[in-house]
Order: sequence, then C-alpha cells, then structure tokens
Amino acid sequence: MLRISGVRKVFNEGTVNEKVALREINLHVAPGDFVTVIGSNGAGKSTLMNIISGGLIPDKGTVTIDGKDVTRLGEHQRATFVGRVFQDPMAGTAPNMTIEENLAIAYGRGRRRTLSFGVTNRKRELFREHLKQLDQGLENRLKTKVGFLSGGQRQALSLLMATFTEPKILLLDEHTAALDPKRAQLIVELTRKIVEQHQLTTIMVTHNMEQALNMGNRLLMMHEGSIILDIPEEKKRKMKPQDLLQAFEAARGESFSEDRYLLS
Ligand SMILES: Nc1ncnc2c1ncn2[C@@H]1O[C@H](COP(=O)(O)OP(=O)(O)OP(=O)(O)O)[C@@H](O)[C@H]1O
Repeated sequence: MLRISGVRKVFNEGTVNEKVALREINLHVAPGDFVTVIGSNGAGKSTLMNIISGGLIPDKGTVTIDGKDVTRLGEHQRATFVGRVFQDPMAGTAPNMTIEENLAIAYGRGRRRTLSFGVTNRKRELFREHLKQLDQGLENRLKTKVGFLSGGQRQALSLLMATFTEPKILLLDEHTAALDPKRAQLIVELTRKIVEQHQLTTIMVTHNMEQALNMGNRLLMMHEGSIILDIPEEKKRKMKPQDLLQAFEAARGESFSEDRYLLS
C-alpha cells in the first residue's frame, strides 16, 4: 500500500543549522496494517508523516501509495488518498464554520466541486448517520460552529472528517496527546472502531508507550532520523513498556536515563 524507498530529508542543508531529519528511510506498509510509531524528540516522526502526506518533498528517494508514485505531489493532490489528524484539535477543522459545513468540505474532497460543496438534505442525513457513531451528540448540532466544541469533540470530528472518504492511508499525529486522559481514551476507542470498520491502513505517531503497544499490529521505533526497530504483532503483544525501553537501549547500543521521559 505504502512504499517509502531511500528517503532522505535535510533541513537547512549546507548551513550551520543543517539537520538531517530522515537519513535513509525504507518502509513498506501492507494494506490494512496499523503501524504505531514511537521515538524520542526530534527523531523524525513528524517529518516522516509530512513526507507521506505531501507536506514535505524528500531530497532523495521515492514515496508510492497503492502503486502510484506520489513523491512530487503536494498535500492537496494527495488529499484524496491521505487522511490526517493532528495533535492540535484546532488544526483539522475550520472553527468559524458549522459542523455540517466542515463535513461538506471533507465529503467534497476528491469529488467534483460543483457537485459536492452545498449541504443538501440528503447529505445532512448522511452526516447525521456518521456523527451518531461518535457518541458525542453532534448529530443534533449540525449548525453549531466547530469553534464552540470541546477539544475531544473536535478531535472526534477531525477523525471522522479524515476518514470520511476512506483514504488509502490514515495518518494520526499524536492525535490524543492534547486531551485529558478520559477524552484521550474516548478518541482511542473511536480510532479503533473507525479503523476496523473501514479496514484503513493507518500510521499513528505517539509518545505513549502503552498506546503504541496496545494499538495496531506493528510498532516502529525511530531515533535520529532512522527506523531502529520494527516490531511485528506477535512480539509486540507480549511486550510491556519496560521491554520496549530495553529494546530501544539495545538498538541504540547505549543506556540513557531519560528514555522513559522521552518516550512516555
Ligand atoms: N522545518 C524545519 N526546519 C528546520 N529543522 C526542522 C524542521 N522540521 C523539523 N526539523 C528538525 O528535524 C528533526 C526532526 O524533527 P521532527 O519534528 O520530525 O521530529 P519528531 O520525532 O516529530 O519530534 P517530536 O516528538 O519532538 O515532535 C528535529 O531536529 C527538528 O528540529
């Protein structure tokens, strides 16, 4: 489904601020895989997500999605096959527009504009159906401006919008990190439900080791621009956060007392 070959990304190349964010990334994600990505600060996780979404173009290497080379396509051109939810609940939705207007934009992604942007009664019914599964009572608040919703409600709506058109790849970029534990858990459950329901190929970045172990069928660990661990489902299922820390230290060949802090 997703193939990343020899991808390298350097910021401020040739200056004193040069930073190699991705060294030589090779990654194949099979259809229906749910991959969690963990790693210390500055490991390159967000850069990798941006390379997949088209927010950044690699300096070297290629990205293919479902057999199509998308390396040089920008974010808008990939929007039909890449859905994304960000850490910031403000990022995925337009606060001054109503719930139904936001959903109409998500619904229109990849369709002909002339046919899609108005909110017809038929679409309203469809939106209500989808909103019901969020269990937030949003199906009765279609005319509410999104800026009035809580962070958790906005993330739930962002998740729905990102998956509305069943993208080929769903990117979740620490999408529960800004929420309190109760709301975060709700979004985790909702994520599981939506991903399973649509069998979405998903990549989720998290700093939460429990989350990385409990969700998905594969775990990647990144460090200083490289993927240093790739843990399959059977192995992952038996691991505890402590095992993950040990694996991290073994892969790096050094011990670092702040790992727990950096990863959790
Ligand atoms: N636009 C940019 N310009 C310059 N340097 C950047 C830019 N974006 C990222 N970097 C640098 O590239 C490296 C990788 O950053 P990235 O944001 O991908 O890490 P991350 O693993 O997502 O970190 P975190 O967990 O802290 O969000 C870091 O050293 C970062 O400072």
